[in-house]
Amino acid sequence: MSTHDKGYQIALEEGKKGLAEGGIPVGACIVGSDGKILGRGRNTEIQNGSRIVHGETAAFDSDHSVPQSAYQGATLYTTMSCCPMCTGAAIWFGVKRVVVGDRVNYRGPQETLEQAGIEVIVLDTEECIDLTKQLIEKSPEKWYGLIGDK
Ligand SMILES: Nc1ccnc(=O)[nH]1
Repeated sequence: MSTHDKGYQIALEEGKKGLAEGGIPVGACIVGSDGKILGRGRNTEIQNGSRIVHGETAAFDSDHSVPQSAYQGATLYTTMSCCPMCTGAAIWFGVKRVVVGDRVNYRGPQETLEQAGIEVIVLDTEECIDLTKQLIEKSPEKWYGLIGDK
């Protein structure tokens, strides 16, 4: 699992789109156990006035032609450590692994994933960490209103 993975690249792309849209810059991508891309998405809390569309939940909900069973054993790539809600989604859909781009700006309940038997790989890459740093510099109120104070 590395920054060369297609899933990582797509998650990062989604995160960058989110930043360009003025949103919380978190992107995600789900890759099936056979390597197929099963979903992708980004946080649109600000763009759509949503409270629950995080990068990860957007990715799970992005392609309704994917049978729910396909998520079993999949890998979830996310540019940011999973929050409690998305930790629940990862457990619910049965992914086997979560690859995290940034655990520096936010750290969710990683142990809950691990206790559920999900492997967590933390990459802490400069580019994912920087996405959130850019948001905090430009619009601190967005970050502290939604995630930064959690
Ligand atoms: N891991 C995440 C934290 C906060 N918001 C998101 O969309 N994703």
